[in-house]
Amino acid sequence: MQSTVSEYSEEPQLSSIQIDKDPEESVAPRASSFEQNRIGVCLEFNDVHFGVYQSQGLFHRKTTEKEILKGVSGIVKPGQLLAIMGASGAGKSTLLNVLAGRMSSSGKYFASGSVLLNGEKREFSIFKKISAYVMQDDNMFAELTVEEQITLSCLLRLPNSMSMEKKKQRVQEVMQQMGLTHVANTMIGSETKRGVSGGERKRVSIATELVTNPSLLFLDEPTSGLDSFNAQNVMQTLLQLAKSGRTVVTTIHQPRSDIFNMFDMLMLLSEGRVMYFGPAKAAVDYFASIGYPCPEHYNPADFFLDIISRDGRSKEAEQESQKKIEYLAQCFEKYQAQQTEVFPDAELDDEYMGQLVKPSETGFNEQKFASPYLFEFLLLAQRAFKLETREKASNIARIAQTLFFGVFLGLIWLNKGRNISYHNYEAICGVLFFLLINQSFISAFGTVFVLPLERTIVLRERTSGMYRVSTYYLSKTLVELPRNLILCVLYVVLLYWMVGLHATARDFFLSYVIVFLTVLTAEGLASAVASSAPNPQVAAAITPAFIVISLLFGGFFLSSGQVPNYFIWLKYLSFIYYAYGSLLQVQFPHWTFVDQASCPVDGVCTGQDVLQKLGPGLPLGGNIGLLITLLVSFRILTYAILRLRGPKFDQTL
Ligand SMILES: Nc1ncnc2c1ncn2[C@@H]1O[C@H](COP(=O)(O)OP(=O)(O)OP(=O)(O)O)[C@@H](O)[C@H]1O
Repeated sequence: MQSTVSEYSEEPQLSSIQIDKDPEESVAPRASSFEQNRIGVCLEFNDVHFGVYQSQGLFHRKTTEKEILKGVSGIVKPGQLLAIMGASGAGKSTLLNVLAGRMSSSGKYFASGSVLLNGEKREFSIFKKISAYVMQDDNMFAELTVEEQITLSCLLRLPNSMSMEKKKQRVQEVMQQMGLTHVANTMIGSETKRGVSGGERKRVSIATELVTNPSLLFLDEPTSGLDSFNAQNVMQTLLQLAKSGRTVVTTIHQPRSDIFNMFDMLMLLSEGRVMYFGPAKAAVDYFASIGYPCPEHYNPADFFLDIISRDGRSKEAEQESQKKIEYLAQCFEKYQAQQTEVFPDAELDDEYMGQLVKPSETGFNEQKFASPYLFEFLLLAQRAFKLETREKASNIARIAQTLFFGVFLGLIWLNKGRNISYHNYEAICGVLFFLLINQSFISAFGTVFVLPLERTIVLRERTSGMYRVSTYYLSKTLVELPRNLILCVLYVVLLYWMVGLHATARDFFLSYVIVFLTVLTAEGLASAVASSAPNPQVAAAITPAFIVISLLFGGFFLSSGQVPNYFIWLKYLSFIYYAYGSLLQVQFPHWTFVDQASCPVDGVCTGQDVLQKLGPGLPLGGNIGLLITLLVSFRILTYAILRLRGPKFDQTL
């Protein structure tokens, strides 16, 4: 649509606007008794300003303020679906995050205005229980089935007082509500793993949040990445959820016309300013009244986006569109001042208003987590076990790698231990060193690539208040033990037997324990690094540095005397140093060299001589003790980082 600058200077003409209610839309599906036990929530936000502090300059010394939302107001009632629309960068997701109390996801911010629930400032302990947020990305484990995913959410989040039978009923009810019963036993899948369709995956995401029967549902771009059929399907579901008395707020980019027709309320944003807020059906008339009639047979959503978007194709076009946006914002301010007259309350959907209770009067159980510790731990351990056993490709790769390196290294040092002499004892030192580092590397890298991806899912689940970080990390750590235990057995047995290391039960067992502890410590180090890194790429880039430093100061490449004084502390922080020291002390003291008789007088002729030559180290118990200390420290550090980097709700508004 072409407009001239003179049009913008005209006074807005507000014509009287009629709201046609579609009788079909007010028919709500029948709700179960659990569903009926829900409070109606009216979400009101007034004059919301929100911005972020940005660091600039080479050393980020200069800080500037960027205002993203500039005085946004609106209201959405139970039974209504509010769609927030606008061009890319208009501030839709930011507004959604502000309304959902997740402002700190934008970093350092400033905010003003108010967000009210049923007329009062929200109490976050209650707000978290009555609201749910469905993220744009479907962060779920690809290897779980639809039913398993929803069941876990149900079991973890529904109150402990509810019977198991009722919880299982709720699973079936939610699956039915979301049209997922026919794919209950299908894997969720991901972009790389075949599973349910994109639309079904989005519905699983919604179902996961829906189990607690939230009154208020926030969704960020629920149709993004879906074909038009699936997008329509998902929106239809949201409409039904709203019609059963929920308050639904969703951002949406460019809906087709039949989706647009489902919206009750519409907010159009441009550069953080409101271009329109009110009943979606009244928007076309509103824009016609200020000089922007929507052409016949045109999708109103496309039309609105055309007129409210900044056109950056040329300087002139940008100035022109800027003026237009300014004009539209002014028109809306005037319109909003008269809104109570234009949209008398009686015209709005009041069907559920009778249920409205102030959140503070709901008597909600304010307990942070629904399930007791042990129950939560067992459920998470069960899930971790399923995930581990279903990761077939990575399990096969780990076993194959272990067997390959066991045989490969065994062939390199074949029978060296059976013929140990003063000529070749150094080869045994090499074997012992490789015994430690090969499995450690494999485990550490497995963790580095998996943990950051898993952390995104865990963060979403923790934001929904599903479980404590300690139950998650403890269950994961314990479930991973048997796999490491078995892989280490394979590897140590193969190498031990092929090389011919010191063949007593005590020495074999101790060597095995040391390798196992080293693998766990390497994994602990990798998980501490991976949990603090922003993504798998950064984690993969920095973890080798930590491992390589541990190797360098591990005692094989640099003997104690060769480590410069200023780097001594690195030696004491190297877990390999303690592990390698332990292995030397297990293997060498009782070894008799084959050619001891011909050994030069001042030569290294016995196992004890080897230990003496390598320098004074800690006793075996000390080495193992410090290795365990590092192992526990890395695990505690990971737990602390996961906890610190957990979900945050902002109580500002
Ligand atoms: N933490 C931040 N630091 C700097 N700028 C930010 C930050 N968060 C958001 N912005 C900016 O604020 C504006 C609005 O962002 P927002 O993500 O809300 O837009 P959107 O309408 O949801 O866009 P899209 O549809 O592309 O997701 C954008 O220009 C974005 O770059």
